[in-house]
Order: sequence, then C-alpha cells, then structure tokens
Amino acid sequence: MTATRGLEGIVATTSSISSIIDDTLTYVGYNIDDLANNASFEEVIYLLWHLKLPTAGELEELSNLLAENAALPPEVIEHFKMYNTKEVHPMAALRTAVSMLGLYDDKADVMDPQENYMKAVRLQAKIPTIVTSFARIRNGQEPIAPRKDLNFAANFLYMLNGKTPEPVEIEAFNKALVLHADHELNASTFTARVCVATLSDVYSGVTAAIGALKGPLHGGANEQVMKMLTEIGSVDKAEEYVLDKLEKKEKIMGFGHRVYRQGDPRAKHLKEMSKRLTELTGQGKYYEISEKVDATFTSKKDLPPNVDFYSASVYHSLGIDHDLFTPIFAVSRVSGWLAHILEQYSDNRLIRPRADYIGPGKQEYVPVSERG
Ligand SMILES: CC(=O)SCCNC(=O)CCNC(=O)[C@H](O)C(C)(C)COP(=O)(O)OP(=O)(O)OC[C@H]1O[C@@H](n2cnc3c(N)ncnc32)[C@H](O)[C@@H]1OP(=O)(O)O
Ligand SMILES: O=C([O-])CC(=O)C(=O)O
Repeated sequence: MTATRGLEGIVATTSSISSIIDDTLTYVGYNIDDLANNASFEEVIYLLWHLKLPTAGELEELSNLLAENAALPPEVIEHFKMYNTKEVHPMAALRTAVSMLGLYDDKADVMDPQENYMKAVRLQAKIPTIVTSFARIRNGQEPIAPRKDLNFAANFLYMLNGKTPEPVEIEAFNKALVLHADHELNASTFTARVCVATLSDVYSGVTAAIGALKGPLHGGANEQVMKMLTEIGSVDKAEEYVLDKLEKKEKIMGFGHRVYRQGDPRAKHLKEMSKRLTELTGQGKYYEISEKVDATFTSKKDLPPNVDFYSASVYHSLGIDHDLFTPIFAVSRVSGWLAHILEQYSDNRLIRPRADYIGPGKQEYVPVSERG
C-alpha cells in the first residue's frame, strides 16, 4: 500500500452535483458563469438539492420554506450571552450553534429522505440567522428577524445591518453566494460526506464541515487575505510585501488551488465586483493593493488567485466585519454540503480508507515498573 499525500488526484466518490473538468466549473451541468450572471441563490440551492432548476412555483415554495424556518430556538440566542462573544471567533460560535440546533430538532435522528430534506431546509434557513444574530449580540444590538419581502441575499445584509441594502449590494452579495455554493469534493464537503456515511445525522455532518471550512488553507483564507491587505496598507508597499513573504517561503493567502491549474473561473467575477464596489464605496485602495499583490505573486509563481482572494475586498466594501467572511462562506457552502449529505444518504457506503503504516516494527511490551 502506498499513500497519496493529501489524497491528491484520488477519485473518492461519484456525484451528480458539481464538476470541475479542464478548469471549468459546473453545477449540475450549468456553467458557473451563466449561474453567476443570471441565477438567484435560492435557485442555486434548489438546483443543488433537486438536480434541476426550479419552476416559478417550486422556487416560491422553497423561498417560503426558507423564510418560515429562519427563526432560531430561543436557547441558541440565549447561549450567545453565556460567553464573551467579543473574544470568540464567529466560526467557532457557528460550529457550536449548529451543533446545538440538533438538540432542539426532535427529528434530528430520523433517517427518512423527506425528514432529512426538511432538516436541510431548516439548516439553510437558520445559519444566516445564527451568523447575523451573533454579530449583532457581540455589538450589544438585538437580533433582527428576516423580512418576507426580501430575497435570501438581501435578508442576510438586512439582518446584519438593520437597514435595507441597496440593489447593487444585493446583486453583489447574491453573486458571491452563488459562486461559493458548491465545489465538488473540497475538504469541508468531503468531511460532511465522511461523517454522514457512518449514518450519523445531518447536524453532525454540517458541524463537522464547518470545522473543516474554518481552517486557513480552506475557507478561513478569505479573512487572512483581508488581514494581509490591511497590513500592506498602501499600493506602493504591495510588491515588497509579497516578495518578502516569498523569500521567507511563506504562503500568500488567496492563491493556489488543489484542482485548478490555469485559474479559478470564479475569481474573475469577484475581481470585477471588487473593482466596482471598492470604487463605489471609496475603498478603491483595497482593489489596487489586491491587483498589485496578484500581479507580483503570479509573475513569480504560476498560481492564479482562487475564490477567496477578491472576495475579501468585496465583503470589506460591503462593510462586513473581517471575521465574518468565513461564516459568510458557510452561509453559502452549506447548500452544497447539504446536497452532498442527501446524495450520500441516497446511496450510502461507509467511507473508510487505509493508512500506509510507517511506525516502528514489532516491539515487546515492558511493564511500566521496568521502563527506564
Ligand atoms: C475555498 C478554498 O478552499 S480555496 C483555497 C484557499 N486557501 C488558500 O488560499 C491558502 C493558500 N493556498 C494554499 O495553501 C495551497 O495553494 C492550497 C492549500 C490551496 C492547495 O494546497 P496543495 O494542493 O497541497 O498545494 P501545496 O501547498 O503543496 O503547494 C504546491 C507548491 O506551491 C506553493 N504554493 C501553493 N500555494 C501557495 C501560496 N498561496 N503561496 C505561496 N506558495 C504557494 C507551495 O509552497 C508548494 O511549493 P513547493 O512545491 O516548492 O513546496
Ligand atoms: O475545492 C477546493 O479544494 C476548495 C474549495 O472549497 C473551493 O475552491 O471552493
């Protein structure tokens, strides 16, 4: 047996949800560019869960279900007041709150396709409420309930800021949600599938996935990108900063990808949004710094930006706190996790690979009293 480090290139399952072939990303066969330019996030959720685009009636039904299920059990809101929300990372709070949701769902362990679908609806609906409630409570503000007249993207911004977002903000945020929704067998999705393949419950699968997304090599990179842009501070310092990091063999966050070689097809959409939004909000320097980092890095290393790089300046220009960037990734990616969880249950087999043992050979047991 020989191990492949990081399972690179290993095909671990079949899936009908999304594909990356020759650097082209599709959800159920629809090109990501088409979806980013035209689809609402609610349509994409439906697409990932049902493997077809919804009719107007089906879309309305799903949108209503999401709106009806957005409220949290009061215990989850209360528990945010039990610890110092200013010191806790929102991804840790989200991980705990999602696990807690399972305690208040009396169907959590019922293994039935329709019940599992309804758990998917409840999780997709409640995760934005968790993220925005946590963000408000730590600022000493009361959580805000979603509005029936706003779509998913608009409601998130409304619940976060307490004011109706502008059309340009809704359009950008919707597009970001569409772009982040699913990505084949990425680390957090694989984690979710491994977890539920033991026939554990949907809440356990999503909690595990949140844990995997949190890391800076995966979803956590978007917050680190903003930290870097802030540290650089002005465009004239960008080149030196990147060269210095490369000299020290440190990674530049937001670049590189396990699967894409020529480039991430989502990055161009985020780059265009970053330019537009940073200019519109007087934050143009963050686009300029990003462009300079991008040009310097890619001229030295043949590694184009990934989805996390320009999303950082997009979220910053929407006025979002930097430590909420990764929870926002989860608000979108949970749609993909849930699609994969439902797919895994539909044709399940335990996921249990092998390890190539490289530890010591045969050893004789020595009682503790005789060990030196
Ligand atoms: C939503 C997402 O999860 S997208 C990814 C988000 N993560 C990041 O942006 C973090 C920065 N990027 C990385 O750490 C990596 O590119 C990953 C984790 C995305 C992919 O990792 P892997 O496929 O294992 O590639 P690996 O880390 O082995 O890199 C291959 C080579 O490129 C280099 N490299 C890869 N990414 C970077 C980077 N961002 N900065 C500098 N060098 C890099 C590595 O140092 C390595 O060089 P070497 O062969 O000389 O040792
Ligand atoms: O696919 C991956 O390895 C990382 C990921 O989640 C993405 O790029 O959206």
